[in-house]
Amino acid sequence: MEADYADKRILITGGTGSFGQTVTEALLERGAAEVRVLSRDEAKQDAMRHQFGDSRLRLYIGDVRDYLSVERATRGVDYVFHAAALKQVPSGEFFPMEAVRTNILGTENVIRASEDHGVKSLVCLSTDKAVYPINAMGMSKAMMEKVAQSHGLNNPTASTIVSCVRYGNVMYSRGSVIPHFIRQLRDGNPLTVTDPTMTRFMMSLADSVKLVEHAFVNAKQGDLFIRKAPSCTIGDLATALCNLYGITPDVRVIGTRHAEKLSESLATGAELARSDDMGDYYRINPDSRDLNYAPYFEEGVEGISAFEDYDSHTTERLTIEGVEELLLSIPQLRSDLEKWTKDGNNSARVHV
Ligand SMILES: O=c1ccn([C@@H]2O[C@H](COP(=O)(O)OP(=O)(O)O[C@H]3O[C@H](CO)[C@@H](O)[C@H](O)[C@H]3O)[C@@H](O)[C@H]2O)c(=O)[nH]1
Repeated sequence: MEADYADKRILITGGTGSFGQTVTEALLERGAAEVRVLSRDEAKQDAMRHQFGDSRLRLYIGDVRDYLSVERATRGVDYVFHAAALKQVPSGEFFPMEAVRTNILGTENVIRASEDHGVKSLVCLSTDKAVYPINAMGMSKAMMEKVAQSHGLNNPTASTIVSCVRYGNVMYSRGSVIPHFIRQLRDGNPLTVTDPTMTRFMMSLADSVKLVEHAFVNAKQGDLFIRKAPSCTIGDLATALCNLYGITPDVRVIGTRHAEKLSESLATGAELARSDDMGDYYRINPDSRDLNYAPYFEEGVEGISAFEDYDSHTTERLTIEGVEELLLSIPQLRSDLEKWTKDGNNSARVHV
């Protein structure tokens, strides 16, 4: 089922990124009365204003850390997509309190403002790095999820439904490995592969937008949704890109980067034990025990250990051909490849 955005006002925090722009386009197309973007960067907002040229797009300068700016942007809004975040793993290691301020306290502000202004539904964007986190960015996102879930636990009569969605790697998103490898290929530089056996869940931007929509349509208080996704090794991802661009570059194995894992988990076994299988999605229901400590000490929950983690090492693994097919489904990558072929690089493979 599709969400009904017609005549609705929607706020996207952090809306100038790849995700925000894709969602904005979809919302405007589907008749939203107003799409508000709350973000810090005037230049990116200005670029977006020119790109869309639609008076229903309203750009709010502000920061989720500042309650007043969030509060102003939330007035009269029906739905909120909360995408604003500090997402870079390395910077989080050096400035963890910055991740705390934006990802945790900022989320608290967004929830409070949404509740104060009668927002119907708020979806907070999280990441697989929040599961068994080993870096500050993932830890702050894990705390963000807890803050989101505690909203319903602490306010049984809350008017705003607060839910979360967890992503794997969004393919071709700004600053991620796919555009980075493509740049290296086009520039004739060696490909820098951290560890060819490392695995990641691969998700297209279009699927990540569907995941948020699924949450809007289906969320109950405190739910967390994941979309089932295949994974691939980084070695296979590099090979697939080389095949598509028709290049055989030097490959430099540079080793695992600061605070990264060999695989990621989209959900723990314990979470899957309290989840509903919804076809392409899992709904992870919140832990509904109340503020009564006895169950934590005296009773466990049977059956939790029967579930395995949903991990990128053990989920459906794409073949190199499968990765190529998925890459070719990304419109920007396709048009980059077409341009590359037009420029005389005839061994590139646009049509498979
Ligand atoms: O030069 C490079 C850069 C990256 N990688 C590998 O490519 C994979 C993906 O890297 P990248 O695109 O930088 O993504 P992640 O570090 O996995 O993190 C991204 O994906 C997460 C979801 O897992 C989001 O939470 C983060 O914000 C987002 O940066 C990883 O295995 C890296 O080790 C390389 O092999 N060579």
